[in-house]
Amino acid sequence: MIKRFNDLQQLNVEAAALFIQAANDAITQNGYFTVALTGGSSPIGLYQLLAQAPYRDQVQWENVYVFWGDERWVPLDDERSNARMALTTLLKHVPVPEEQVFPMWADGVSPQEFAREYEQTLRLHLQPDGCFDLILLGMGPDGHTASWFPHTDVLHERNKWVAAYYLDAQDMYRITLTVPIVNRASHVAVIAYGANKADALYEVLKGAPNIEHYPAQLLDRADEQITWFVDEAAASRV
Ligand SMILES: O=C(O)[C@H](O)[C@@H](O)[C@H](O)[C@H](O)COP(=O)(O)O
Repeated sequence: MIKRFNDLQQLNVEAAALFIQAANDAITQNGYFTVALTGGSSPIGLYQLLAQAPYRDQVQWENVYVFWGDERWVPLDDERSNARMALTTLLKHVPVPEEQVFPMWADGVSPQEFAREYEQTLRLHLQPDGCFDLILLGMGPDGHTASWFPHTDVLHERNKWVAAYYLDAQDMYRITLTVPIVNRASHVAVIAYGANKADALYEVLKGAPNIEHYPAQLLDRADEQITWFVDEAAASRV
């Protein structure tokens, strides 16, 4: 479903409500909640809200397991690190046990080896079918989501749960959850706002199928399992 907002604060409040609901439902049902966080600038307001009362106190953080949807292959103290952003805006401010937080980074291992290890970690902590309770995503103006960038081989990966590859355009390795694992999540929430997302949002939601150009078209969840949190500027063509 698409949720449109005039006001970014309201967008973040509703995204926080979805996060809290998903956490509480999963913890009631299974005893724990598995979530994949996203990077970029779009989720910062949501993370800051979740780090504060009253939102922070509505999640049983001791039962939360935190992963990432994708990452730039850089150390945790690098300002490009998606994990660093989530740690500083959210995770350092809530009582989630450190051993339940799984950034996509390790020293002394290749990105490919790390991706294999991360998949094993996911297999230990997710339901046997590899189903996340919630995956948060952003979307770039080029229609990428996670590290599914236009015209990359990772768009066609259907076996691995986690992949690593060198993104020439950014001159760095990327680690990402793959299409099949994202499309098994109980819920996916995409946060995308700003006029520079309008064309991509239109193409992804209403355009002719073209996954190579607009990889976020690969998101394939039933309407009630995916929520697009967008502002009127991003949704101007939808
Ligand atoms: O690792 C990354 O490069 C980011 O996670 C990236 O995929 C981001 O989510 C989108 O580019 C949207 O970015 P903004 O939210 O800043 O528009």
